[in-house]
Amino acid sequence: MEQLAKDLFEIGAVKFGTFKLKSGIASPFYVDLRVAVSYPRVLRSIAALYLECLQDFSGAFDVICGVPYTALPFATAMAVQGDLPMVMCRKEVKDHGTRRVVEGAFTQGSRCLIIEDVVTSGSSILEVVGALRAEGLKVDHAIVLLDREQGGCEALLGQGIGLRSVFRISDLVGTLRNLNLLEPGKVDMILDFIRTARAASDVKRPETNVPSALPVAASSSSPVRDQLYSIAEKKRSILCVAADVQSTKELLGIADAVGPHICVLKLHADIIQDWTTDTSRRLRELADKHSFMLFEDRKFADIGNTVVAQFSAGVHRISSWADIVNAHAIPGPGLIEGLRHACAISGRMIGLLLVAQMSSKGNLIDERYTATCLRMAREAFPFCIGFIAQERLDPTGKLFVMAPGVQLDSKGDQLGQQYNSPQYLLKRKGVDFLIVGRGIYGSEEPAKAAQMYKELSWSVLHG
Ligand SMILES: O=c1ccn([C@@H]2O[C@H](COP(=O)(O)O)[C@@H](O)[C@H]2O)c(=O)[nH]1
Repeated sequence: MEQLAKDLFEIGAVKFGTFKLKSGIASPFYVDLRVAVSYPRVLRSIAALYLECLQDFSGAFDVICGVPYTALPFATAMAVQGDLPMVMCRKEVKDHGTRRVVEGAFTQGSRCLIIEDVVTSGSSILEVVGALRAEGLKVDHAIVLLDREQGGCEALLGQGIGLRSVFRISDLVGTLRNLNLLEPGKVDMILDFIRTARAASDVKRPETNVPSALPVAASSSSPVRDQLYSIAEKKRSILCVAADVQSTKELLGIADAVGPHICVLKLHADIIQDWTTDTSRRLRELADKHSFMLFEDRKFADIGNTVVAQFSAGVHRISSWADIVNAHAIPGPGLIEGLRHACAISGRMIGLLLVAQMSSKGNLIDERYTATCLRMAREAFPFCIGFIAQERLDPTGKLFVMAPGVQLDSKGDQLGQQYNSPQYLLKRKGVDFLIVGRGIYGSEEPAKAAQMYKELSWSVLHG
């Protein structure tokens, strides 16, 4: 990606200065990827990066379609490089001949993945989606080379189209700054422009009836649950560290230090003061390096339509990097449906935990509420894979429990947190995974503390 960022800059596909846009607004950057067709090496790299993104959609589409005109050669290069069937959507329909809108081989119900070069408002993609759907093709996903981050992603999401981008403009600008191709002063100005433009974009989503992107298959297994158990088994760790720190540097530092000892890293992205897309990118790199999963402890608790946006949009774009998220059951099944929908169109496998019990003193959850959570979670399996709770809830163990409120050296804090020991929670309460926060990141040597909690909890369970 770094090389392509450099190439795009060098061939003038991305320019920085002052440019008057169609809307009359002065933009500090200008993107015109048409020039890439004159550089075969760049064209090949573009196709390769699209194809990399495409791996997440394997089996989820039958044909690809480039949005005319700039993305047409990109889609063609992908089709050739990746051996993929393609269709073409006409911009203008001829008044003679076959008058076909969609050219190429497809059948009613063929699943089509859209390829676009740049997205701003998402309107060009939606035009093509409309034409394809009218011809009987199913369209749920699009991949774009560059997202200008001006509301297009959210607008598409509102129409049931999940957008995956190779670059966001802020990533591209960050990469060029790291390569010393952009001065820091200019970078700040560009990022400011992006933020303002994003805030000004009129993002509207349908109030109800978000169309289902993928069929909700009744399944007896969950890939996210399977992955978690496979990591736990391999690393002999049922430990989740709660990294409740407030800067990217501390977060990445803790993740790297405790990484070898954990199966999950839990975070609250909204307490990280300097969160950017770079934070999630680097966090994912560490998750891959040490083989652990990322759990965003967002505790969604609103109506479905709102949680779709909280999950997929905003600064944190949780659905683009988290493996596990959690939610309160209080708003009802619409919340779970919204998250499941947003997860499906993100093209990523994400598991949901319901907060069925809490560790804090005086919390309002009672047995009836917890029992309702169990029923809702069963109905939502395999998207819902378990609970945040203090004891085993599903006797079959299919829906597992991650228990917070774990520390050896303390019984609680001044604000109502209550701690139990790993022995008590694992042996007496039958929980499956332990969440330890201050007991690890607040210790002098987090890596050593993590290793100790990991070994202790594993030996409690396995003798
Ligand atoms: O009932 C709950 C639900 C979530 N938490 C979260 O777990 C960690 C615990 O941190 P400690 O430092 O070990 O107290 C924290 O992120 C909470 O938000 C919880 O404690 N109880």
